Amino acid sequence: MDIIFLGGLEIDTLIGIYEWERKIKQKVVLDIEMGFDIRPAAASDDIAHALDYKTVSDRVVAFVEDSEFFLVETLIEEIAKLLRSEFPIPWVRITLNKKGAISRARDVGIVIERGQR
Ligand SMILES: Nc1nc2c(c(=O)[nH]1)N=C([C@H](O)[C@@H](O)CO)CN2
Repeated sequence: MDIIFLGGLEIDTLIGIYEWERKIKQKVVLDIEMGFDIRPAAASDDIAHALDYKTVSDRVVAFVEDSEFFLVETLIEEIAKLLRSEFPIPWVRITLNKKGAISRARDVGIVIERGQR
């Protein structure tokens, strides 16, 4: 299976369990890998046969910007559900980095895989 990826997608959103976090927006950084057969697009040179990564990116950004989850677990699971229900991808791996959430750590977050590769 081929992979189409979006790396370092930065989005500001309301996320967190603490009272102060419910009053501000914080940055999350997403790395998204999506299984997709690129050969029909390569053979036709036609975007109609491709997984349009601009469309995917716009959809994820709009969803995350509007979301107000408490846990990163919920946010990442809902992104996976959205991607798998709205785009023809059999498998997705998502890394969600809530940079700065732990003051002594550079990175903190979750990696999930959903679907069959
Ligand atoms: N497993 C998780 N642990 C924690 C989360 C979370 O979403 N999942 N969130 C917080 C706080 O919101 C934190 O990000 C603030 O520093 C703590 N632990």
